Amino acid sequence: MLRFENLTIGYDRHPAVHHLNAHIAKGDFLALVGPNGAGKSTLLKTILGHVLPIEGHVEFNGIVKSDISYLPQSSAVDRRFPMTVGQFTGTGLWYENGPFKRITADQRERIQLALAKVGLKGFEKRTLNALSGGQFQRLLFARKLIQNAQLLLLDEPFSAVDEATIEDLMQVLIEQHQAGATIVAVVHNSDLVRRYFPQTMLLSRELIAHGPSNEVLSADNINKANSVALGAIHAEVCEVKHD
Ligand SMILES: Nc1ncnc2c1ncn2[C@@H]1O[C@H](COP(=O)(O)OP(=O)(O)OP(=O)(O)O)[C@@H](O)[C@H]1O
Repeated sequence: MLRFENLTIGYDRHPAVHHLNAHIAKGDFLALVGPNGAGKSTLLKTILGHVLPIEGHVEFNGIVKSDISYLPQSSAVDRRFPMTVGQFTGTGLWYENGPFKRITADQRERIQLALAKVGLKGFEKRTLNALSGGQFQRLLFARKLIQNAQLLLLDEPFSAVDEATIEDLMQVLIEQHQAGATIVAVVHNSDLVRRYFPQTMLLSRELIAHGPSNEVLSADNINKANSVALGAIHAEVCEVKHD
């Protein structure tokens, strides 16, 4: 589905991730793991085209950008926007409706269904600022659900939410996966990764390991990831070959 070919990514030529060669296959249920600053969010943003490679490229096989749905870190979403839960969920349909088309009865039903799936049935008329943190995260999931994307990219979807919310939202992801979606999620909790994610990609400014979660999350690999991160607080400007 996606192949990273000698991919170096970062900002102002300061690389966040060096020379990554790896692939994400259709049907993967993959945790993206690594210490703070490892380049996980940057990799998701590169897949989306928001950050351009310094070197190398991302190859797309059988999907286009509009097949991808992205859930940013929830701190990146402004909750003061004067909207109801129902309206906000409906904004997930922008790619079907464009800016002007009205929501159809069928789409309204999809919105209700998505809200019910994440445990927000009956919340349609509430405003965004009247939701708790966990309820808002459920809402962000509902907005993604109605998009029926082939590839779901989620950046720390479980930070700052309680156990019950994590369990509910994991079930939502599992259902999406069973329906054919490929899932890639940045997750910090390694117990959660071991419990739910069959595959892990461990990054620490370079690929440390990629494969079955239990093998990737070995003590050796985690120590290596942490020591690379510690040694890399002041990254050098990347040497890029020019023809
Ligand atoms: N907009 C930006 N401009 C410049 N540097 C950035 C920018 N965003 C991130 N970085 C830097 O790129 C590196 C990788 O950051 P990134 O956010 O991808 O890491 P991460 O693995 O997602 O970390 P965390 O777990 O803390 O969210 C860090 O050194 C960070 O400071």
